[in-house]
Amino acid sequence: MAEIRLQDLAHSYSAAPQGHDDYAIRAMTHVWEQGGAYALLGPSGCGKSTLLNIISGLLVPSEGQVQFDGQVVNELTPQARNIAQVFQFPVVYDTMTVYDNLAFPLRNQGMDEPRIMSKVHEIAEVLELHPLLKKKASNLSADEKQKVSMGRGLVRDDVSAILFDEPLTVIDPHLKWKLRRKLKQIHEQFNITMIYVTHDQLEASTFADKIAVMYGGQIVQFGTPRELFERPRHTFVGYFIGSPGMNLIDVTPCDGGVRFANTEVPLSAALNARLAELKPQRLQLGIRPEFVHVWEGQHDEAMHAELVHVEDLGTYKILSLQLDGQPLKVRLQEDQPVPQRSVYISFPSQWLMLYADDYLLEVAP
Ligand SMILES: Nc1ncnc2c1ncn2[C@@H]1O[C@H](COP(=O)(O)OP(=O)(O)OP(=O)(O)O)[C@@H](O)[C@H]1O
Repeated sequence: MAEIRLQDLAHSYSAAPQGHDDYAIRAMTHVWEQGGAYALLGPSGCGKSTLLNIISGLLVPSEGQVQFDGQVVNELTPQARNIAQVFQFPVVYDTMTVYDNLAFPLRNQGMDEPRIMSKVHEIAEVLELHPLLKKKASNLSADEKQKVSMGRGLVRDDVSAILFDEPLTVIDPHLKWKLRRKLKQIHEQFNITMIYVTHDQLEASTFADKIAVMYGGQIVQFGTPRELFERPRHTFVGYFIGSPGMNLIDVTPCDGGVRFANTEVPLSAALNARLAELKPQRLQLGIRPEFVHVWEGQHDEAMHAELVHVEDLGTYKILSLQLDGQPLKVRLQEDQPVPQRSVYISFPSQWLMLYADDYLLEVAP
């Protein structure tokens, strides 16, 4: 097991990169601690697979270092790094039995057969592969094969880390949840560093203790699922996490706060002071639909909005509002009354975020 440090790492697939846009991974320094369960979450094309392949050794980064426990491993192969990688599509030896597939990485290490047998049975037990051990891999279903792929990564106890690249893509939806739980259980049992790549926020938050959100070749936030939800440090995190995503409203500074159209939103003195130091090109207010406060009637502190649409999703409702020409989503719990045409809302200050050029303006509480 190892701590994995990415030091001033960047990668361009182009031999002569000219600028930011030529980099699949933009300059970053990031540490994955030993034994952590991590997810790397982001949309298609943001650089997740590139970063994973750099960590595993399938790709040599064009700039910076990959360090395992302080040792630079840039030039080492995945085998030499002791990294196990599980891909979207299962990698199994079709002509071998499930037992031999699981035993293969251990035989490669020269382990003796009695120990191999005990390790294979241990992992077969965890992944519920026992009934299949004597079957030829070619006779397995896609999700059984993927379980064998995972088992081959998990069977070695000397691995520095296990990297999963969207491993549940081929798995039946009803089995996905079960396998995710299984992986989490395995992590708790074996305490191996695991990095799980996905573009699905639910998959990320059920598996990982900490999630790295990637956007445009950068990790824009690294935090617990709760931190990402409650304090998105980048507008992309606000938009990408949550259902629906965060409301983002373009605003301009005004006396004591910010404004859009004829609406002024007061800000704390600390935030106003911070804002005065900056000249951002773009300023946005962010508030999650869950955190917009809906008053039962007219109220002095409230802003008036028009109700446009109500979407009933069973356990909650999504209101679509127009607030001074600005579309706004509000999420209401099942037991909250649905307002009529006129809605009175406010933005509780602890949930109101201000973003300057997409990054959260942080002030001491
Ligand atoms: N072999 C390659 N040669 C040139 N450009 C590449 C290569 N592989 C990926 N890219 C580019 O690098 C960027 C990042 O791609 P990458 O596959 O790492 O993203 P991703 O987040 O894993 O996407 P997906 O979820 O679709 O797999 C994209 O712009 C992609 O087009």
